[in-house]
Amino acid sequence: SAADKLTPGDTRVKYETAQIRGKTYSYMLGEPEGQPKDTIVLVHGFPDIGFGWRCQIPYLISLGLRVVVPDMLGYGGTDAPAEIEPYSLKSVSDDLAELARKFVGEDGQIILGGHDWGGAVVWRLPLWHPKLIKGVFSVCTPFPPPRSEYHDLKDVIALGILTNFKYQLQFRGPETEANIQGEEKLRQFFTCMFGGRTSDGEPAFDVSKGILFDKLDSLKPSPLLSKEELEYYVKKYAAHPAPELHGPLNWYRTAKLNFEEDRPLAETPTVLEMPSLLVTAEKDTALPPEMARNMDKHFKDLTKKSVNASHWALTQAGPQVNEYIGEWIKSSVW
Ligand SMILES: O=C(NCCCc1ccccc1)N[C@H]1CC[C@H](OCc2c(F)cccc2F)CC1
Repeated sequence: SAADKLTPGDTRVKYETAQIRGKTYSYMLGEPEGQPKDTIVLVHGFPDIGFGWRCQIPYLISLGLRVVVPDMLGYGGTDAPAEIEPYSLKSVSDDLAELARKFVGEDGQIILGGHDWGGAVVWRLPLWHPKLIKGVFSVCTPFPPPRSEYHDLKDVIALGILTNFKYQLQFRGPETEANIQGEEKLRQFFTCMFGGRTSDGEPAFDVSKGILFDKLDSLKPSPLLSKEELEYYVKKYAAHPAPELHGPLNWYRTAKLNFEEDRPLAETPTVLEMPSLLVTAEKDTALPPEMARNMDKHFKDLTKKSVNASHWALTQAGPQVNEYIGEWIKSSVW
């Protein structure tokens, strides 16, 4: 049933690794009964791991899909190179294309889904590998059109634009990975990012400020994570040497690289031909639904839905997200 979710170390999926373009990727593999109808690849964001799709995986297997859910570069059981280049959207897209082809072959296709930074990846991957993608969906993240001019985020925010991205100025800098090291700080960090509040109801993360480090040690547990789930996230991140967040935060240091790699795409109007789905989260303060207002002109077949949830819509509105994905697969992809 849709209310069913994977538990840490769940035996309903296999835990595999693969060498992909010189990096070790770790991924969960869920196989349906009988011959898979299709293969779906799910791409998580920050600060997450493949386990972030725990509410979707059993449901998608029940649709007859083979489900492949990697820990993305820098996360969990996957390598975390120190340099920034391997984290560009194109490089990560090329990694995922190679991983996908292990299951569907050189001429096969996958359904591709992403959340958060994973949503940024899934909107770029089909532009680099159009034949591979049978259908693509994103939860929370709108399509960011390739730009022909580069504007540093600091300058954009100074103009009062995209102030909901101000936390990214902190994330791309040195202080976050310097302040969040070791299991106890990681535990406070996840509690903070997953909506934990202090005893007087104050959050320790605000998109227009970033993390308020001095509030981290007075947070009450987040209602979005059970103790077991929190410990699973902590253990997965603590498996990397300190600073454990260096790899994950490198995703925020790729803006110039992504712009350079986007250049050829920006020369002509970008239109995705394959069936596409966007599910926005009405209470997502980093990625509010109105950010998707100009998306339609980049799509031939776009379905837009929204859920009444925060950024963590995959778990907070799991059954509703599953219903939208399932409906879209049955009506637009199949
Ligand atoms: O930072 C993110 N998530 C962490 C914060 C999660 C959170 C939110 C609210 C409350 C609690 C926690 N997500 C990124 C995902 C990529 C987005 O970039 C969009 C984009 C492209 F995709 C491509 C080119 C330019 C471009 F701007 C920017 C937000």
